[in-house]
Amino acid sequence: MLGRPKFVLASGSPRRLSLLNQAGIEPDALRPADVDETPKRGELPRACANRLARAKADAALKSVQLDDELRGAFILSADTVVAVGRRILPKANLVDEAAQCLRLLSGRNHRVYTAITLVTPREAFRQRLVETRVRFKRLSEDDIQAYIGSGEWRGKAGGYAVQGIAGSFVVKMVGSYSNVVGLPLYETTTLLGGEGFPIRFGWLNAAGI
Ligand SMILES: Cc1cn([C@H]2C[C@H](O)[C@@H](COP(=O)(O)OP(=O)(O)OP(=O)(O)O)O2)c(=O)[nH]c1=O
Repeated sequence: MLGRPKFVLASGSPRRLSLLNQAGIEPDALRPADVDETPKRGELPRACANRLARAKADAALKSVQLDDELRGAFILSADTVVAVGRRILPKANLVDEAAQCLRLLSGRNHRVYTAITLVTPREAFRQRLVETRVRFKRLSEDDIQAYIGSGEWRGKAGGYAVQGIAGSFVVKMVGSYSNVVGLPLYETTTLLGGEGFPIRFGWLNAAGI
């Protein structure tokens, strides 16, 4: 890809990388940011996602500025937050956290917000916040325990991963699916394209889909 500007994904999430690849973008480097993701007291879901995506981009920019190979790269970060009303659900790392999330989500609507931050080669910051509404079926205690056993909830916002078993919990989804998995592809490619990053789909379908 001669002449293409450099691209850095400020994320350690394999889902984000694979979504990006799905849109035809292969990052030149990964710069996961180690930021404290605890919501502030009383912080609303949108504000939290925006703040954390921005913090991840800030951290990645600092590392890119020190790297001769990557200076002037496009940098993309994202943060996904699952919320019921104003309440932000944790990124589940413990069984109890995940079970509590699933009990809360059972038979109800919730919202998934992903904020993306793009740093342009001129170091301008661009941000988008995308919202998807999701309704889960009623989950029995057996459903919840079986799901906990799968381990798929580990490290996921809201204690579930829609791209796996939990896909069958979804009664209704309004908005972007890729947004729920962690990177809204329409908004990401539109933002990048608008800032002059070449989005090309020509080489896709190498996987024979
Ligand atoms: C709701 C939901 C979240 N997730 C994931 C996406 C994110 O990886 C994670 C939310 O945590 P994030 O803090 O957004 O991302 P991360 O810490 O995994 O990665 P990084 O900060 O390095 O970019 O939850 C799914 O994979 N599927 C889902 O259905």
